[in-house]
Amino acid sequence: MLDVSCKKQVDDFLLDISFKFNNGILGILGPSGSGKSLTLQCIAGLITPDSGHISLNSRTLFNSHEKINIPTRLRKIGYMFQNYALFPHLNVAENIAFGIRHLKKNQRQVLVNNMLNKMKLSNYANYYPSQLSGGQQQRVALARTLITEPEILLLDEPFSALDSHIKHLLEQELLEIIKNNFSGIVLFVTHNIEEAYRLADQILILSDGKTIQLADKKEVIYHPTSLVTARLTGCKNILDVNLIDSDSEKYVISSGSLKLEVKNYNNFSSPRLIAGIHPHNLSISSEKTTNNSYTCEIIDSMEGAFTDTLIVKCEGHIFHVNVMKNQYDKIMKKKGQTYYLHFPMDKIFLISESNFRT
Ligand SMILES: Nc1ncnc2c1ncn2[C@@H]1O[C@H](COP(=O)(O)OP(=O)(O)OP(=O)(O)O)[C@@H](O)[C@H]1O
Repeated sequence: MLDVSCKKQVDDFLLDISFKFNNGILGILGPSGSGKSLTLQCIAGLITPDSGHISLNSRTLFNSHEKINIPTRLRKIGYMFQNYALFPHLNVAENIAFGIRHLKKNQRQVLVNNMLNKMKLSNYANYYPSQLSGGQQQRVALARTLITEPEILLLDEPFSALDSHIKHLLEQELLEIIKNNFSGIVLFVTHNIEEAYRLADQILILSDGKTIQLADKKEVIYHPTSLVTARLTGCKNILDVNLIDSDSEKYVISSGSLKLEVKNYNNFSSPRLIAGIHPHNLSISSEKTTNNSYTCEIIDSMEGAFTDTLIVKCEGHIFHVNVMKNQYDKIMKKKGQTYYLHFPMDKIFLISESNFRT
């Protein structure tokens, strides 16, 4: 278990984070400058928080009250930097051996050979980093980290140095390597919700130095607790609404003439809320199907590689709706026909007034 609660002022920026994570892969998602790298640096001991505590598997790494600050090299932490930070003058085997240079030569050799094997790098032992592809460099960096037997892996934007066309393949490769060779906690920083969703078990949202939400990845996307999370997870359809009725099963919300029923997941009492729904959860057809179906006008469209987006106007509001290619073609052929926009009540999420700004 990783338990972090600390503050660090860096010039004008205040990092003020607090979260606990049990096990598995945690994706740290946040806008540029939100404190993602600083968070990893505090955990690794590369910077010292002003106050608070950090513990890993019941070992205190930092505690300002008790004046404990374990040095980085004793924290049992594996840190993989954004650009891998391999030593250019050392070959692959020497790079991997770096973290275990205190061991005897024959012991080192056994461990390095074993790691070269696991990472499918045996044929590259004598190569220098400049002679390797981005994916191979990543494996060397990971091998150099794993050989020290860390209890936690900290990966700072592991894919940012790679070409986009191989990113996807390498994500799966990295995931497999980690799952087969490492049983501790993994924290990885990303800007990209798709990447976080593919790799992580849970997602931590950071904004302006603060922890906003930590939950299962589906929960973060479909039940964001703040506007920041809704936007970071790619939700385009966000409305200010009034809560006009509620019971234990559902809410009724309105925005102008648009009145929608929403499944009651939380227990809101505030009359002003934000409602959101992801574009892929909206649908369009020529029939009214539920109380949450309203006529709409197609005002624009955007073609994508696999799905298309319709921009529709409904009761004075603009919504983005994702549709499959074949439906898009049918709808565009009969654009003038009356269409209904459907809002599934269990897919609409609500955010309370106190979290509008965060
Ligand atoms: N050594 C430093 N000295 C001064 N300010 C710093 C330092 N390191 C980080 N900062 C500031 O702290 C804030 C958070 O930085 P951090 O690198 O953690 O953000 P990030 O979320 O990782 O951003 P990005 O996604 O762009 O890498 C930024 O405003 C940054 O300018």
